[in-house]
Amino acid sequence: MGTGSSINLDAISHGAGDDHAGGQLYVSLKMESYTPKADLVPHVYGSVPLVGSWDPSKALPMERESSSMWQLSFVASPNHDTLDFKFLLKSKDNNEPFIVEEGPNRQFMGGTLQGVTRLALFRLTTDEVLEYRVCIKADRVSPFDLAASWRAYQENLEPSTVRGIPDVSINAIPEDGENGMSSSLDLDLEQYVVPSPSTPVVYAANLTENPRSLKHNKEPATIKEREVSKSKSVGTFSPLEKEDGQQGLFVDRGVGSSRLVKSASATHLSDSESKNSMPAAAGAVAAAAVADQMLGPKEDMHLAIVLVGLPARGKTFTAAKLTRYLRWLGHDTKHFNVGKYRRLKHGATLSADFFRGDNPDGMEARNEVAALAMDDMISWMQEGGQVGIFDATNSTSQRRNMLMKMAEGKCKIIFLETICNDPQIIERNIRLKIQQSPDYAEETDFEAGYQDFKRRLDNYEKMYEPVNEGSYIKMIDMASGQGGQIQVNNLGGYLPGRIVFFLVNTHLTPRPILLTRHGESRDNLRGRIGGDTVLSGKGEVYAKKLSNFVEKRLKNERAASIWTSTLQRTILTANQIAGFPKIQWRALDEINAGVCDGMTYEEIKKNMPEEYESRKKDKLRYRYPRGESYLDVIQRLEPVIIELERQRAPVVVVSHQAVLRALYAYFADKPLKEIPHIEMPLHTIIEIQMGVTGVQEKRYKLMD
Ligand SMILES: Nc1ncnc2c1ncn2[C@@H]1O[C@H](COP(=O)(O)OP(=O)(O)OP(=O)(O)O)[C@@H](O)[C@H]1O
Ligand SMILES: O=P(O)(O)OC[C@H]1O[C@](O)(CO)[C@@H](O)[C@@H]1O
Repeated sequence: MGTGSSINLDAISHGAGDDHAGGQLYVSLKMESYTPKADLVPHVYGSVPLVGSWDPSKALPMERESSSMWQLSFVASPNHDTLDFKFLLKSKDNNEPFIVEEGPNRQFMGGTLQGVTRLALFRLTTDEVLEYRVCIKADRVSPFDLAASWRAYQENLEPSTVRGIPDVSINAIPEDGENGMSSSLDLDLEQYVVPSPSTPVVYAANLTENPRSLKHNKEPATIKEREVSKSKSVGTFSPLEKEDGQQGLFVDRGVGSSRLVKSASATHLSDSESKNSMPAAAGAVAAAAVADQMLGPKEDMHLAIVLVGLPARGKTFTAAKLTRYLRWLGHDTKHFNVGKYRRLKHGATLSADFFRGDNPDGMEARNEVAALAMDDMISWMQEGGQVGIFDATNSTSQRRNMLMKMAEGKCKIIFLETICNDPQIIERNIRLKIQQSPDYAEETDFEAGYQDFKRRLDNYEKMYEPVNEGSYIKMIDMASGQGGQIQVNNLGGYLPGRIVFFLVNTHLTPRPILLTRHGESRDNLRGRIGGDTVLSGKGEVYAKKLSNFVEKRLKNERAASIWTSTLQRTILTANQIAGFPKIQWRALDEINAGVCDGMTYEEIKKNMPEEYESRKKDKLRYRYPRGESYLDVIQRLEPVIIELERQRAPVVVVSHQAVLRALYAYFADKPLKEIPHIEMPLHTIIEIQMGVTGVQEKRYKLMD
C-alpha cells in the first residue's frame, strides 16, 4: 500500500484547543472544481469498513458543499489508526462504472497525511484525464466546539462554516475490519439508529410563555372553575374554597384518588376536578409544601427566580434547565423570557442602539415589556402558579427595584445572577447566539450579526450593576469546566435550597447518557409485572449486543460508569459490559406494584377491578396498595437526576420501564401527566446528549 515520507500538511492547523489539550481531531477531505461527468459523484474508499474496505461498491459518497466543492469529514481521536484511502468517481445509486484516481494510496496516520496532497487524477479515456484539487485539513478543537458545531450543523443542515463555526459533520470510522485495524469511532452503530420521537430542538427562549395580551385571557367563568384552576397550584396543598367559602385542605400524596386531610369542611373533589388538577408532587416536596404553607408568609407560596446577567451568560439556558427540573418535581413552574416579549412587541431585528443606556425610547420600551412580563407572571401566580422564572438581563438596580416593588406581597423574589469571566466561553456563547437567537435569524452575514451583538454587549456592560440587593444566588464561572463557585445571600426555605443544590451540580461539559431497559425477562414473557426474574434467551442476546454497543460507543472515553437497579434482570443485562465500574442503585428499581407484584394486568383487572380502574383513571398518581405511584418513583429518582447532572463522564443506565419513563421525561421535558404513557421499548438505547446548547437525543434499536 501507499508509502511516502511523513510530513505535516500546511493545511493542518490546530484550532481552538491547545496542542497539549485533549479533544477530537476533525478531518475534512475536500475536492473542488469538479465538473460533473454524467452522474459520477466523488467518493472515498479505503482500508477500513467505513470506507468500504477497498470495495468500491461500499465507497462513501462525498457531500456537495457548494457548486464546485465536495466534502467528507469525520471525527477521529488524535491517536487514531492508519487510514489508507483513495478518491473514486461513481454514481451514487449503482456501482458501474467507477473510476479510481491515479497514483498510490493516500495515507492518513496520527492526524497527518502521509506524503503530499496531490491532485486527484481520473483517467476517463486514454487521452482524457480529469484533474481535481484536493484539500485535506485536520483541526483539533474542544468537545465544546464539537457539540456546538454538531448542533449548528444539525439545526442548519448546512455546513456551519456559513455562520462562523468550523464545518463539522460526524462520519465516524467503523470498528475493527477484517484487517484487524481498529478505528476511533464506529459508524456501524449508525445502522441501529431509529427515529427519535422528540420534537426538534428549539431555541430555549421560544419555548417560554407568550404575553397574555397576545392570547385569549380566559378567566374561569365560575368560582368552581377558579377553585379547580387553583387546585393546579404547585406542590401538594392548595386551599380550596367551597361555594360556602369554607376552606378544605386537599392533600395529594400520589394516591389513586385524591384524599382529603380530615378537616371540618373537608369535601371530596369530583372526579373531573381531581383528574384536571395539576398532579402534585409527593414525598419530601409534599412535606415541605405543608410546612411552607402553614408557616410561611403568603408571598412565600409563590417564588420568582429573577435572572440577572449580561447577554450571552447563559441566563436563558439556566432558566430553561431550572424550569425543566422544577416541573419534573411536580412544581407548577413557568419560564417568562422578556426577550421574547420584546421581539413580539418591537420586532426581532432591533440593532444594538436599541439597547444603549442613553437611548430613552429603548430604555422605556425595555422597561415596559419587562413590566408586562412581570404582570403576566404575577397574574399567573394569583391563579395558582408557584414558581415563575423571570428571564431577562435585569442588569440595573433600577430595574430590579421596579420588579421587587411589583412583587411586594405577591411573591418572593430570588435573583439568580450568571457571571462568566472566561473570554473563550463568552466568545463561544456569542457565536452560538448568532447561530440560534431569533434576533439574528434573518441576518445572513455572520460577521455583521457578530459585530452587532458585540455592540449590544458593550452597551449593557456600560450600565451593568451586579446584584447586591435582596435574596440572591450568584453563579460564577460555572461553565468553565473547572467548577466555578456559587454565592448565596439571604436565602431560606425548602425550594430555594433545592434550587441551589441543583445549580451547584449542573455544568456544561458535553457527555452522553445512555438509557436502556434490561433485556427481556422471564416475567416479560409471561406478562407478569414486577418480580425479580432472570433474562429470557432473547434478553441474554440483548445483553451481549449491549456490551458490544457500549464498547464501541464509549471506545474513546477515558471514564464512564454503568448504573443498574438491584434487580437481577438489569444486573444480568449489564454483566457483559467490560472496562467500566458498575453501580447498583436501589432508586433505579422498578415501580413497586405492592400487592399486585407478580400479577398480570388481566389478573388485576379480574381480581381487583377497583384498583385496575383507579390506575387507569390516573396512572400518574395512582399508588398500588402497599406499593408506589409514578409520583413516588419520581421523588426517589431525584438524587439520580442530580447525580446524572453532576457527572462529567458518560453514564449507561440499565433500568426498567416505569423508571426510564420518569428519567427520560426529565431530559425530554415531558409533562408529568405523559410520563406513565411514554413508549419505552425493550432492546433500545436512548442516547441523551447533554451539551452546550441543551439536550438532544439519539436512539439505537439493537434488536426486536
Ligand atoms: N453559567 C453559564 N456561564 C456561561 N455560559 C453559559 C452558562 N450556562 C450556559 N451557558 C452557555 O451560554 C450560551 C448562551 O446562553 P443563553 O442564550 O442562555 O444566554 P443569555 O444570557 O440568555 O443571553 P441573552 O441575554 O442574550 O438572551 C448557552 O448556549 C450555553 O452554552
Ligand atoms: O406503569 P406500567 O405501564 O404498568 O409499567 C410498569 C411495569 O412495567 C414493567 O417493568 C414491565 O411490565 C413492570 O415490572 C412494571 O410494573
